Amino acid sequence: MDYSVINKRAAGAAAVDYIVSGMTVGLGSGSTVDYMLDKLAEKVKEGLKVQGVPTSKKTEKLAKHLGIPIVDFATITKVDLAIDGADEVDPSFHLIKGGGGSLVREKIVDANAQQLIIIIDETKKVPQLGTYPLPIEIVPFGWQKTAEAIAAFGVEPKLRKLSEQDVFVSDNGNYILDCPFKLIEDPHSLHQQLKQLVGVIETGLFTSMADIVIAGEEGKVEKLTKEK
Ligand SMILES: O=C[C@H](O)[C@H](O)[C@H](O)COP(=O)(O)O
Repeated sequence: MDYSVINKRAAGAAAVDYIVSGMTVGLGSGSTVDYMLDKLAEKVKEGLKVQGVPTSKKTEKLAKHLGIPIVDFATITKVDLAIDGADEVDPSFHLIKGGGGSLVREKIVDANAQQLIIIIDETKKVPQLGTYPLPIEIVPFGWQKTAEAIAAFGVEPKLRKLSEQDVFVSDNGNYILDCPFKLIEDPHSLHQQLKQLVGVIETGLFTSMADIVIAGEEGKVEKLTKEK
């Protein structure tokens, strides 16, 4: 088994230790979260009482399959804790997310959680965001014009596709542009500027949201807490 799998699994399992009975838990998306769900399902079978708020159709399907109780986000008053993955994490805990295309629902659930734990393997830790192409969810209508507006930021947006013919469509029925900025000096300001553009729904920049980062490294975990 390769180390990234071992590290993702270790980080996922460590995050489950933060869940106590009675919690409503935001369930992020991606492969690292899938390992967390495996561990959470074990705990549920042992008697842990939780309800999960999934951030993607894929996570919802897997959680149900594993026997983790799911609740409709519209019916709850608070999310105690959200556990989610990331594509890049900088030293200030700013994130790039959306590699799997689930950024909008993730941001809605994560932003409404009282605490956000990010689980990663150590390769996701970077000194500065931007090596990973920033996913931006956009309205399909006139997507070329939205891509042109984003290109004015000095980046070449690429429409995410499943194949030569098939465009990737998010759970919300939208398109995603992957934008290789290379180096993002000020993630919060870039996010604000991109959000001003007509056609942009949400960016994969999650700034000042994560409280704890759990990074799997050589099968062990490093737990980092944000300095307040
Ligand atoms: O849209 C996908 C999410 O933002 C994921 O949390 C992110 O891409 C990390 O995924 P993984 O754990 O598979 O690397």
